[in-house]
Order: sequence, then C-alpha cells, then structure tokens
Amino acid sequence: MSRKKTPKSKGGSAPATSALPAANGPRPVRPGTARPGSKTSPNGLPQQGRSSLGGGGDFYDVAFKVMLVGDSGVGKTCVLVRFKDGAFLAGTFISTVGIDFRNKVLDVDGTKVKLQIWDTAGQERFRSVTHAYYRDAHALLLLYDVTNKASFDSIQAWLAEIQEYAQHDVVLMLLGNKVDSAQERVVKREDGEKLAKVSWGLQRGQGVPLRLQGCGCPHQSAAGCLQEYGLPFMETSAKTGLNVDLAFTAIAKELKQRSTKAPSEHRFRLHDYVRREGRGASCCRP
Ligand SMILES: Nc1nc2c(ncn2[C@@H]2O[C@H](COP(=O)(O)OP(=O)(O)OP(=O)(O)O)[C@@H](O)[C@H]2O)c(=O)[nH]1
Ligand SMILES: [Mg+2]
Repeated sequence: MSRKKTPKSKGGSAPATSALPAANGPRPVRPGTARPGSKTSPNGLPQQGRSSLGGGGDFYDVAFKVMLVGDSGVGKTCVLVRFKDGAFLAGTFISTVGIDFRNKVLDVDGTKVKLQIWDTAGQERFRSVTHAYYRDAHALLLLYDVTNKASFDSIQAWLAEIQEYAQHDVVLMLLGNKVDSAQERVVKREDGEKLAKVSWGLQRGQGVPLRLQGCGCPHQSAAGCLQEYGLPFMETSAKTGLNVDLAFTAIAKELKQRSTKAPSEHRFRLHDYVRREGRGASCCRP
C-alpha cells in the first residue's frame, strides 16, 4: 500500500455553481476546489494529484468518500463537526449551502484510513447539487432527527434517491440524531430499528438487502437475515457525542476491509460491530 501525503487543508466547499440561489445565512464560503464526478481508483484510492482532497497534511494509506444526507436541520453538519473537532455547534441554526467537506484520518488496525466527508445541504433547492456527488460516495450516512417526525418520514424518499443516484454497493448506515433531547423525542428507538430492518431490501426491490450477500449471516432463510440485519442503525447525539465517532469508525472499518479483501474468518462485520459497540441514549445524557 502506498503512503500518501496531501497538502495542508481544512477542507473545502463546492457549493456550487453560480446558478445556485442565494441562501439565508450562508456559511462562510471557501474556494470551491472539488468537483463532482471525479474518478477514484478501483480500490477506493483517490487518483494522484488531486489536491482538492485536502487532508490536513496527514499521511494515509487508503481514502474514501463518505456523504452525510438527510432533511435540513437533522444535524448533519453538527455530527460532522463533532466527529472532526469534538465540538458542538450550539445556537443559531445555519443551514448548509450546497455542499462542504472535511477530512479526517483514522487509524484502523494499523492502517491510516482517510475519510473525506461530504456534508450536503438538506434543503430541497440544493438537491440537484447533491445528486452529482452520490456516484463518487463509498459510504452514506443517512440521518433523521428523533425530535422531528417529518424527517423520519422522509427516510423512504431518501432511500429512493440513494437507489437512483448512489453506487449499487455503497455502504449505508441510518442514524437517528438528537437523542439527547429526550423530552422532545417523537420517534422511538424501536421505530428507527424497524425502519432500518425493512426498508433497504424493499427499496432495492429484492426483498432482501443486497449487502447481505456473502455477509456470513447465520440464518438459513433470507427472511431471517432481513429481520436480523437490514440497514446498520444507531441513535446519535452531536450534542453529547453519543455514537458519533463509532458511526464513522464503523464505516472506516467496513470500507478498509472491502479494499483489502481480508480472509473471511477475519472479516469485519458492520452490523455486529454497531450492535456490540453502540450505546443507548439513557447512559449518556449531558
Ligand atoms: N439537541 C441537539 N441539537 C442538535 C443536534 N445536532 C444538531 N442540533 C441542532 O440542530 C440544528 C441543525 O443542525 P445542523 O447540523 O446545522 O443541521 P443540518 O442537517 O446540517 O441542516 P442543513 O445544513 O440545512 O441540511 C442546529 O441548531 C443544531 O444546534 C443534537 O445532537 N442534539
Ligand atoms: Mg448542514
């Protein structure tokens, strides 16, 4: 595996095209360097000479693109900031304009895995911008807000969009965010779990999630696998940090495994990892 070093850069934004409408309270706009539709090598490594990948000057072995998607206000930017900087963006809600990204390098069992994380705008008017980035994403984190039923109800529409625009084998995880707001919660954890279990395979028209192929599922029947696995799901809080690092780490482990094709007995199992390591909201309120 080659060692890479990228130029010092905090990240970037690509809102855009000048055709985008002006938004209320735009974030500071950094020079847009990244472009949708750029090529990656088959093992997930970015092509050489793509300075737009930024990276804070960190060395890495493999790099992957992860996209955060979900309705406006569910907490995508806050989850990213929590993961990248360990901080919470409290106060006035400033909606993302277009698309933005941050890099973070994780050590996954001795391998430096760089995640280039794209933070998309949830607002409908930016949807066409987001569409262009799906096809380059290796993983998607699909968020809803446990205090906002409409954002939960939108998940099926997001899955349809993912089916249409994302790569067929994209790694997908469902996150129910803002679980620190226990008083305002309107979506139960069980509802999130249920949605995660049934939606993915049905969306794909298979009746069974495609990710189950070769997953080593112990069940004899497809129905058993579907019931047991479905989409990986966790509840998170960008405010307290609950399960945020875990979500990205799980994604990084899964992507790294796919790129290295580990022997089956040593295979990382995303569902098992998430289930084993994920914490409940009750243990971690601020
Ligand atoms: N209590 C609580 N509030 C949160 C959490 N995550 C985000 N928020 C708040 O929710 C609001 C929206 O957060 P953002 O991260 O900007 O939402 P977004 O999904 O990026 O929204 P768009 O950029 O419009 O797509 C902000 O006021 C945040 O402070 C969380 O885990 N807990
Ligand atoms: Mg945002």
